Amino acid sequence: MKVIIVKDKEVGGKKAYDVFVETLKKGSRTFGLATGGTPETTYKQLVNSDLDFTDCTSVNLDEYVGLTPDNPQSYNYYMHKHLFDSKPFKNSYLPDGSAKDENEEIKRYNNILKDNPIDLQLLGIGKNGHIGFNEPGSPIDAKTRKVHLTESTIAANARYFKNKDEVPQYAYSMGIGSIMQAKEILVEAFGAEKAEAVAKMIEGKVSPDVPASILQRHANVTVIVDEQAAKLLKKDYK
Ligand SMILES: O=P(O)(O)OC[C@H]1O[C@](O)(CO)[C@@H](O)[C@@H]1O
Repeated sequence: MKVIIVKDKEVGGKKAYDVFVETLKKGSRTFGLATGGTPETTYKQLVNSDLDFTDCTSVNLDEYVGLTPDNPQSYNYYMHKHLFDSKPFKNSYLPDGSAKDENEEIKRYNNILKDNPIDLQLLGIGKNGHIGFNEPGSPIDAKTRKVHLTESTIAANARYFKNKDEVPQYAYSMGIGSIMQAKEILVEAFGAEKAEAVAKMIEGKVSPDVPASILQRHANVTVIVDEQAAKLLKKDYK
C-alpha cells in the first residue's frame, strides 16, 4: 500500500485529484465511486477542474434499500449533487434502492460490474473498518448483495437524516470480491475517528473482522489520510 499523509481533507482532496489525473492519462475510463462525507473534497476538486468525464463510466459502491433516487438522502441524489450535475459521465450506474424485485436488482448490478471492469475504485472507510457497506464479517469474495447495516454505521450516518430511526437498515453494496477486482484502488480517510480503522487497515492482520484490511492483498492501493486519521500508524510513511 502506498500511504500518503496530508495535513487535512482539503489537501487530501487535491492529492486524490492528482490520482484521477494520472489514471486518466494512463487510459482509465471506468471509475468506481463512493459517497459519504469522505470523498466530498475530492469531488469538489474534480468539479472545479477542467477534467472531462463524458467518455467515462461510473459505477457506485452502494445505495440504501428503500430510498428512491430523488430522495435527498439517497446516494443517487448525493452523486448528482456532488459530482454528476457538474461533471456528467457517459454512463453512471448506482443500485436502485426502489427496485421492486431485490434479487433482480442484485443480478442487474452484478451484470453491470461484469460489463464495466473498474479501472480506479475510490473508497472511504467506516469507523468499524467497512468498505462500501461491507460490514465486519462480510465474506471476502462477495459480489453485490443486500446487507444489514450495523448499529455503528447507522449511528454514524444518522447525521444525514432527521433522526437515527429514519436511517434505512439495509443497503445494496458491491461486495469485497467485486471491489478487489478493480485495477487500482484509492482509499481516503480523514479525522481522528477513523484512526483506529486506518491503523488496522494498513498495519493490522488481514481479517474479515476489518473488511478494509483485505486491501493489503491488492497490488495497487493508494491510501490518502490526514494527520488525525494517521495518528495510530506505527511505521514511518514519509
Ligand atoms: O465518509 P463517511 O461518511 O465517514 O463514511 C465512510 C464510508 O461509509 C460509506 O458511507 C458506506 O457507503 C462510504 O461511502 C464512506 O466512504
